[in-house]
Amino acid sequence: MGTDSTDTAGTTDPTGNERPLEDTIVTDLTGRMTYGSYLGLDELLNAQHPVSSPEHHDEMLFIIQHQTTELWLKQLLHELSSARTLLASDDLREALKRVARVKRIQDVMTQQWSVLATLTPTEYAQFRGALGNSSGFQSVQYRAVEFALGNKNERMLQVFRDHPTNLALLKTEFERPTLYDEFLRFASRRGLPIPTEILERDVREPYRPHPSLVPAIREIYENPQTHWDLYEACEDLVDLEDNFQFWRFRHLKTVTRTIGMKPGTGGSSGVGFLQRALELTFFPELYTVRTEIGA
Ligand code: HEM
Ligand SMILES: N[C@@H](CC(=O)c1ccccc1NC=O)C(=O)O
Repeated sequence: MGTDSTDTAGTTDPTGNERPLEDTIVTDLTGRMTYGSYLGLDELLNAQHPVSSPEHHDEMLFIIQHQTTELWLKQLLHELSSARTLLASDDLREALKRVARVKRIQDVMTQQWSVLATLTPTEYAQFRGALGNSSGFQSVQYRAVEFALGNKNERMLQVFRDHPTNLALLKTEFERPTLYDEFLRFASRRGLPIPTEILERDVREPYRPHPSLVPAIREIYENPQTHWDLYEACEDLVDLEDNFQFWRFRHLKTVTRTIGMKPGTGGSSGVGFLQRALELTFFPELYTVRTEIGA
């Protein structure tokens, strides 16, 4: 407070280390759109419901970390969806703008693990029991992102059979061509020799490596000046996959330091199950080509 606490217009008190409010600032917001109403903050900030009893101090962090991740996953899906639509209408430049944003969001998501890493095994064990069988394995948005990138698996749909909205979202993503499918279709329209078996593949299948695609990718990497935008696009996809693996790796490391080799609440073996995801690749030929370049 300044020396004159009645000075609400803030015209005096230069020494009080208090910022005067300007007269023009809108304070009567009756009937107007506000910060909170626009952002839906009443819902958002009342969506944290710790289940431990008595409430464990660290459960709030656990919830917020997941919720912020889910918000970013929502944005990732938004960008990945648009990137594919743009590719389908031959707008590579704009599609790559979407991918650039995806990469930045992934950076934030990966960095964020450092916050949860402050949760010790002792603290987590004090409320883990209250989580029952809930698990990140049941994240519909995470699964949708995996599908959008090519890691399709019909069995994952089962987890959502009791939730029609989530099931519908994931089914739509399951049926949709992946980012790589759209990129390869675009490259084919641009004259690259993309094999028909890939262009006509069943997009509900996980993307499997096709040795017959490598020559087309090799053409891009050996003649970057001729195919500059495709060359950039390939490197962006590799960045995206790298980033995805960094997120998975930090999840794995956080899990390891928090629950060691315990099985997961979702019923998996835990660390071993997560480790196996690190062997997967979304864009196999973009990696195969590296062995061949210059050879
Ligand atoms: C102390 C913190 C955490 C632990 C101990 C943990 C543990 C696990 C374990 C053991 C699994 C395997 C499935 C199971 O049996 O439950 C799993 C899966 C998963 N978790 Fe976490 N997790 C943690 C934090 C998070 C956070 C913050 C997220 C962000 C949303 C997350 C997202 C996921 C996802 C998406 C999967 C499925 C991964 C896949 O299918 O490859 N987890 N987690
Ligand atoms: N699967 C974790 C539990 C867990 O981390 C979790 C529980 C509920 C909601 C999200 C979670 N996050 C990631 O799996 C565990 O086994 O401890």
